[in-house]
Amino acid sequence: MASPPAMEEVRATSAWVASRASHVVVDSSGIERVVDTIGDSIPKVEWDYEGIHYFDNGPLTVQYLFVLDALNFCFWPDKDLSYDHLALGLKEALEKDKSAFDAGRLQNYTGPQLRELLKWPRPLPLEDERLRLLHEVGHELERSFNGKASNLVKSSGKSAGKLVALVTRHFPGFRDHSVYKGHQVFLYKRAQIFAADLWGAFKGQGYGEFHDIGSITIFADYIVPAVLRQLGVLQYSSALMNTIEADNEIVSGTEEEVELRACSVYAVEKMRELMSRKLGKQVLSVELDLWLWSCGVQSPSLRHHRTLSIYY
Ligand SMILES: Nc1nc2c(c(CN[C@H]3C=C[C@H](O)[C@@H]3O)cn2[C@@H]2O[C@H](COP(=O)(O)O)[C@@H](O)[C@H]2O)c(=O)[nH]1
Repeated sequence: MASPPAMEEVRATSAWVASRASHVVVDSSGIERVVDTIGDSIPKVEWDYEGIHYFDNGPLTVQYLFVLDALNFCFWPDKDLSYDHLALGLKEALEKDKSAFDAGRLQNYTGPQLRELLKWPRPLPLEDERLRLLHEVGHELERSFNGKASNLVKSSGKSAGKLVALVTRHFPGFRDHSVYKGHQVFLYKRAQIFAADLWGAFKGQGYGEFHDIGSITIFADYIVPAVLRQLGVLQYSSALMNTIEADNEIVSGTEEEVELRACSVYAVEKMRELMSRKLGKQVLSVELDLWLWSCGVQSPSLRHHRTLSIYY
């Protein structure tokens, strides 16, 4: 089945970058090795394997996941902060006050209030941007979806691709794209992870039912590229490797940064095709992502690239 346009954009533009990349190489023999080694047995990683997310099987869970994914980026500048703090902090805040994520409230949070909500003792990385995005979510939910992220999901007609398109059209903060060698490249990490989180949380039912969940790609963050490199699927130029090893920042929108992310998406799509051809097995990119990401976060010594970005 053809991918819906938003997802087709991600696949096509990632492939375009991979075919012209000079800092990152996708090693097809590395992909073959991984597929031969893991064969049929990709570890099935349970969504929320750490029990850190809010879940009540209803619309408030959708509101929670949308707020979570609006803020799901750039934890590394504070070495003690991680995604888990965000997920758990928002969960506890919502348990304490069920109206904490009402659209009107989202538009008015201040820095100190957000820190208090997350029980974080100092300014968050890119805190101003986090606030701006929170306000944007509240404002646009109120303007177009009667204040409810669940209405946004209902409007997508059980299509993950349509949901990604809707989210990126309505909420500029989710428009994860860059210009590479003069061409626009779309990766839509946080919009796609929102669809995947719904699918995982609701176990493919209700708000998590999508007939095209297979159209979603992986979520190009700073963990998955590092895992793919460790597996021998990606190779970096020595200059890029040195930058990463030295923990030097890679500026958002540079060729290096776009290649790291786009080549990761492309490599996993190739891995998926090979699994289908060699093993006759249809694996979802979401499943591959969860496996790769969980490998990465369980390996604290893994060095990843550092980019200040609101997208991941
Ligand atoms: N590709 C991919 N990237 C993901 C996630 C998730 C969270 N997914 C959870 C949701 C349900 C499941 O239970 C998953 O566990 C966060 N990230 C990204 O990682 C980085 C944070 O790293 P650190 O600083 O070490 O916490 C940051 O860029 C963040 O945006 C994922 O699933 N895939």
